[in-house]
Amino acid sequence: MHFMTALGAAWQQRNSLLCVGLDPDPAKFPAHLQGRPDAILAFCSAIVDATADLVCCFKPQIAYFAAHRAEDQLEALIEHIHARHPGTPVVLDAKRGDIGSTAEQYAVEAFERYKADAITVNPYMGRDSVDPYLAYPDKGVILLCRTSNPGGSDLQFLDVGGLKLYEHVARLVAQDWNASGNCGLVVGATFPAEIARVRELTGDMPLLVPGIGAQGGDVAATLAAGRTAAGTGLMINSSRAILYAGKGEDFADAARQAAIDTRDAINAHR
Ligand SMILES: O=C(O)c1cc(=O)[nH]c(=O)n1[C@@H]1O[C@H](COP(=O)(O)O)[C@@H](O)[C@H]1O
Repeated sequence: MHFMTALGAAWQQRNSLLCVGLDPDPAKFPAHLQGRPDAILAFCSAIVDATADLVCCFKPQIAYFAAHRAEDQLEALIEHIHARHPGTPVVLDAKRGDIGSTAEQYAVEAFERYKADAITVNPYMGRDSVDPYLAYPDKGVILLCRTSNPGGSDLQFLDVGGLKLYEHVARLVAQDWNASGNCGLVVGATFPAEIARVRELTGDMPLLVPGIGAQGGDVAATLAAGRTAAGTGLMINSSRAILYAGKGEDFADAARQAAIDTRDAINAHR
């Protein structure tokens, strides 16, 4: 199924714009999981099972797996999501960016090895570095536009011929790169004015919006700036605030409650 079709169905059926980010940090795991060789998979699948009915997608961050030599656990986790929670899109957060021949390998890694439904990609090496992902027309290609971190302004706010660089990226992706209708953009919840500008430049294009929760982004302002006329159009990510809501054996229950609270806070402003 096309990523955008699956995402649209998840927005409707789950009545949720929440994306739970899977950023497993073993140092923050509850004591009973510490030291287990499969701790990352056990932790993440418990979170997934406790929150799947509350989300429009999951977003595993690849560095949190690769840093711990746990790529096999990432593969197993995505397989678990597809098998146990069909219809829940998986966005592999890899922020890749490289020349075309290397990007082809990254695309195979994301879509054929991990079987992700979408990937985050850095657009700043230009069109030929993104083409290998766009060549999978059913897969989502979510390009960094206006990132949530303070240093995002260093480059993304530069003036390029009357537009800021992030505005140029938004327009280029919407008008040129999105021929298969499979592109999205990353815009941080920490910058609602820029979310509004990106929405203005891109019509109803789905936006991945990280930065609520641990980074302090404003939910009400994010929704006011970014929701579409249908009250959707957003994948609003929260990772640490949900994953580590509890510290004990009941961590998955605590994560579920945090996900319910976040989904409801989002829905209150749709
Ligand atoms: O592409 C991303 O997901 C991303 C882009 C961005 O601009 N800012 C950002 O925080 N992220 C990711 O979103 C997640 C945010 O995590 P929390 O701050 O714990 O909710 C991390 O996985 C980041 O890598």
